Amino acid sequence: MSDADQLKALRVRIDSLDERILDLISERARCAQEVARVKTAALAEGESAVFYRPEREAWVLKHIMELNRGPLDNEEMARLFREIMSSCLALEQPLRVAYLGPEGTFSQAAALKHFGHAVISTPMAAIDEVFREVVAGAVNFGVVPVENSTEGAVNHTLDSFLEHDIVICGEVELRIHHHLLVGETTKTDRITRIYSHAQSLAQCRKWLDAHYPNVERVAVSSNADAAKRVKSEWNSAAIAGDMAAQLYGLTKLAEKIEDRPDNSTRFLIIGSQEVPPTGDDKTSIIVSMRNKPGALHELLVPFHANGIDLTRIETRPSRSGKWTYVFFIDFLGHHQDPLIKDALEKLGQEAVALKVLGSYPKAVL
Ligand SMILES: O=C(O)C(=O)C[C@]1(C(=O)O)C=C[C@@H](O)C=C1
Repeated sequence: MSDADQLKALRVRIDSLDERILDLISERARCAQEVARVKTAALAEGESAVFYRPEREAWVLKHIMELNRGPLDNEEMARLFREIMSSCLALEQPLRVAYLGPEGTFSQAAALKHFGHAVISTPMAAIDEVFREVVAGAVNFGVVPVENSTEGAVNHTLDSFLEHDIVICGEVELRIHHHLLVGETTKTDRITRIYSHAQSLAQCRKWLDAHYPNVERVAVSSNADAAKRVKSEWNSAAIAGDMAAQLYGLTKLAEKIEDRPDNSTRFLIIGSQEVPPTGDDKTSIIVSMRNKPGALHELLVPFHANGIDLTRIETRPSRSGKWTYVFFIDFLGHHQDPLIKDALEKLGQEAVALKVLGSYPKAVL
């Protein structure tokens, strides 16, 4: 058979496979519509249906990854199923998700990675506004950055948890690649100013010291804002990611300029709905202890005694008194697990205040 004939035959096979995939996706979407009908029918008076089920979504994605035999790798396959589920859920209920804007930020990329592209995503001007939109019920969920592997905690987010009654229902981790971006009119040999968010400038500090030691670094409210500015300035550049580069039509003068190649940011999904256990969960709590010697030790004892794996501990000044602190703690497991329940009860007896912010499935993708 000639190459042209082989190609033709393969394309006929692909066409027929696509038709089967189309039928199967449509059948799956009809199933999701049925699920919505069942969920709505089972409601008691005054109850509202819970369409988005993060614990079920985590299970579906893991199941697909376990079954996958290639040639597409697990992440790629899960990404495709992520989008199919996102579209199926949109048939049940179009989700509204607020993120730290403007458009093109890493927070938006995190929101789309977690929920897929079938959600209605709305940019907010500040982290606190994302919290307020969720609390007010104007959106179903919010996506906020909480820690970066190079720069540490995002304090605005931690402080917002002290002010709002909110539930953490998920996490998503995003590999952060920064690029040096310029506009069409930029004179690349005459750059006098580089805009970016303070965290991103910090994440590229060594690269900037080596390549642009004498150029002014200007911190702005977001990377997307930085990208927007350079469009109209011939002597400036921005540090931002792929989404912002695409959105504002900028060119990459240098790619992946972050000092650490494993630079990633963890985001939290905030909402109002408690998530049932999946068997592979994380829990986040806030605790404040009495200001006395050994307080930190007392805090850690119940976790150690019950063999609970702490994944993060951060300290922030409390809002209630000078030199008093609250601890943000993440650990593996769900707050309904008996050993965790027991540890939290013991901790509650020692603490001034203890609040479970939420238990949620560990990030799958
Ligand atoms: O299983 C459910 O509860 C569904 O609503 C179906 C489905 C899916 O498409 O698989 C859709 C949305 C939920 O977030 C989880 C799963």
